Amino acid sequence: MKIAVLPGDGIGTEIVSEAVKVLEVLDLKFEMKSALVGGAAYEAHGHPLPESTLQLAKEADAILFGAVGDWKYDKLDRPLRPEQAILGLRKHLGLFANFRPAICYEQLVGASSLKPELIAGLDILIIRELTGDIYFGQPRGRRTAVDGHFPGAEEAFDTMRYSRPEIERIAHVAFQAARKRNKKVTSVDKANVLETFQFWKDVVTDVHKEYPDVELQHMYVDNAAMQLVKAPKAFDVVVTGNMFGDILSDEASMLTGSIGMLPSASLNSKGQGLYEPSHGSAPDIAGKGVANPLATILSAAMMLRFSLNQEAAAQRIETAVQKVLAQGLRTPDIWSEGTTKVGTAQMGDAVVKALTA
Ligand SMILES: NC(=O)C1=CN([C@@H]2O[C@H](COP(=O)(O)OP(=O)(O)OC[C@H]3O[C@@H](n4cnc5c(N)ncnc54)[C@H](O)[C@@H]3O)[C@@H](O)[C@H]2O)C=CC1
Ligand SMILES: CC(C)CC(=O)C(=O)O
Ligand SMILES: [Mg+2]
Repeated sequence: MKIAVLPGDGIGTEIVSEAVKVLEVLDLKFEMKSALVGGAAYEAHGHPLPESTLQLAKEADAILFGAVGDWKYDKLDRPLRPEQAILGLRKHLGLFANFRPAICYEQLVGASSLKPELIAGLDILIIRELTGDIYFGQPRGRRTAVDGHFPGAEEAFDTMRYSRPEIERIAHVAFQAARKRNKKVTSVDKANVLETFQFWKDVVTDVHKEYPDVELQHMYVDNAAMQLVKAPKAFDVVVTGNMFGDILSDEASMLTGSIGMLPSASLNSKGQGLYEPSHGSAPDIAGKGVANPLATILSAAMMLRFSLNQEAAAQRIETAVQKVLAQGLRTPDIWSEGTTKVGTAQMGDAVVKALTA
């Protein structure tokens, strides 16, 4: 089994090291090969997703990814910006189905900014379409406006679009996931304003006819953002487009205590997957050894489950994470009175110890 390890930038290198430590101790005979990606690859090779890195990813059974990006690259031409690496990997590998499970571990109920009773026992799954929508739609660019409120002014534009097959396949993924859970799908759209999302709603409704045992609810994205903090446990599976899913999953991360707790799996139709925390490269804390590695370690567990057929090992990691939390160990983002503050490497070491104890 081949794993491509792409740490990236900022805290990406720190958190991926901890996940690799955890994978190594399982002794499962993986072949792990690392490559540069994002700003690190731009510095070394002049491109955020060099051909050699893309090739390594394509040939792997699974990819363990950290994060890319740094403010210092924000002035580069867009195709050279670090974020293009993760967008490119998603596009080139066809990773259209992004699973972002938001689970509030009982030990972290007090770490969330929400009242304990709202989040205790929370287990929801956000399924975000990952290769379409306004993030990939063409045309896009800058031009001189010929109409609108200010004809003749400089303007920028992007294109929001979804085709029927793109919506159908992510809707199938969501209904099938719901069948294995509490059989409820909330499809989040903005059909009251955007034609793209009226179409999304229509297609999801069509696909639902094949899943009469699953309840389907439609919700506008603004209301969904509000309901997520009002009554998060009312959700089971949430399915939505690329941009709304990006925003709502960061919001949902706070229901788990921290964005440092939200893992993700991005899958294509061949079962190949890229596994990364839902957060970014966190330049504000990079290099300080304080980033929470648990979202990345839990993403490695998802990798074992979804791409490497190692369910038992995935569960061992998830149990080890819970053990470490039960021991009271916390990185600063999830620290609360009465618990022990630890750094990134100490947290990784504690997971390794819990696995081998
Ligand atoms: N998949 C990827 O590679 C992603 C990359 N980015 C990039 O990351 C850079 C920073 O973006 P931001 O908007 O600041 O988002 P971010 O997710 O990197 O950070 C947001 C906040 O959460 C904190 N945080 C994130 N991960 C944490 C962890 N594991 N432990 C403790 N605290 C954590 C950060 O310190 C920061 O205060 C940008 O260049 C952005 O484009 C952002 C999201 C995803
Ligand atoms: C940096 C973006 C390309 C992606 C993002 O924010 C995400 O995947 O959550
Ligand atoms: Mg995001």
